[in-house]
Amino acid sequence: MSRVRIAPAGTFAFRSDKVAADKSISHRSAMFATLAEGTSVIRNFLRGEDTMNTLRIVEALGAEVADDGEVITIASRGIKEPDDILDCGNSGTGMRLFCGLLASAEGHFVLSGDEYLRRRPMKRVTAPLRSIGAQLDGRNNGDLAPLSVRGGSLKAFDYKSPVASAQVKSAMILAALRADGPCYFEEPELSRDHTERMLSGMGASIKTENLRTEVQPLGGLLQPLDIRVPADPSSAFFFAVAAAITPGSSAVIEGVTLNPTRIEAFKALERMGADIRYEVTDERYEPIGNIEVRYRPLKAVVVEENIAWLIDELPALAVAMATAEGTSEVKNAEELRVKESDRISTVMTNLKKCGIVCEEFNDGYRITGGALQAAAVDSFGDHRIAMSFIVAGLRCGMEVTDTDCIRTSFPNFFELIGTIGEVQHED
Ligand SMILES: O=C(O)C1=C[C@@H](OP(=O)(O)O)[C@@H](O)[C@H](O)C1
Ligand SMILES: C=C(OP(=O)(O)O)C(=O)O
Repeated sequence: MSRVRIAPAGTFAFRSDKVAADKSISHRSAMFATLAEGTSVIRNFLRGEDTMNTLRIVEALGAEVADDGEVITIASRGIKEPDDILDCGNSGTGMRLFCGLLASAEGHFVLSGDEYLRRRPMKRVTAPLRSIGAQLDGRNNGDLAPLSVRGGSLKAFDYKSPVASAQVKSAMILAALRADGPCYFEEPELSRDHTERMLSGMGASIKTENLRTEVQPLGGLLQPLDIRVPADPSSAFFFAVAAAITPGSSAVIEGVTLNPTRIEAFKALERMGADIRYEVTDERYEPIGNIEVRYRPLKAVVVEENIAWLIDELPALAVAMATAEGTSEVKNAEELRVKESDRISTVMTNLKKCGIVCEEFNDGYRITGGALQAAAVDSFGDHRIAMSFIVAGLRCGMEVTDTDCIRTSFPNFFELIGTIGEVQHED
């Protein structure tokens, strides 16, 4: 099993425009291209395992995909029935969004994935899709993959989602595009809004007011996408935390999406005392620019609002909390339990191994900052846990086991982290 050792790092000044491309936007680029008339052009597509699986699925569904290593072009040919199962790998985003996209397509589709994905709840999309006439099923009465989808005609809907999830919202918006009338989707808190921005940019009629999104069904096809995928703030955040916990250090991440629904973790780190600046340099579907983070001593913080805007960054933020002065708290984050691992439990297990006092709640945790100690920890097959504890290792040294999962979202992570600290691979 893949294992790495990280040595404590000295002061550093990190600057890069090579942080992994945004995973959410990459998935959506490939999928939405199938809804366009003509050829979509995608630059800086994330070459992580999750998004490459999505690209292969789009190809298996009949799209013509060309990839010269720099630019990916996707010409849609409508959706055809594939002759094999569609493998989403480790990706919840892939599986849930494809449910929405395929719910109205002609044919039979089977979506599956790895052992982690096959344990994650799918009823949050299969139940509302079934309620509008889609035929979806899976183990445990449609909750667990493999999922089977037989596309058909869909009824217009007004759905109130119990969970603030962009995956549920996106699946329902994709279904709405082919429904038999205007559709409404409401969520308890705004989740990331890439789907709304990108589909509107392609010509769809999607409006959001007060957490309520109205979608008009499409008469025909959309305009093709022309996009350069910005860097992923969730990946950038590992370098933000690295700088924030290493005295005298700084990190500048260039070309990252500054979409407000994605940068809340940086705001939390700012509230902890880190010096953070944002510079908008571009706008394409959403604001894009640079984030600069400079070390200042950190103090404790309570995180309980806009949880969907920083859910993926909470494991890395927990590492910052473990070095801060005082006791930090995270609340209303029960969604952490249904990610690639139960991230409440895996973060607590690993921080305790590092000598940190912490306490687990159903919906979050309390962490008392202290002296992080070197330890041998497991990733539990979860890329965000692996990268968070490698970053912790920059402070105190660390051994992290099962690190291959990092390839799902950040294939060049080791190359970049290696410019800050010494990482030894022991395969
Ligand atoms: O829509 C997306 O691209 C994502 C939405 C979030 O999941 P939920 O929709 O389950 O909150 C997030 O955790 C995931 O990494 C990506
Ligand atoms: C939860 C994540 O992704 P997904 O749901 O797509 O597996 C993540 O990347 O942290």
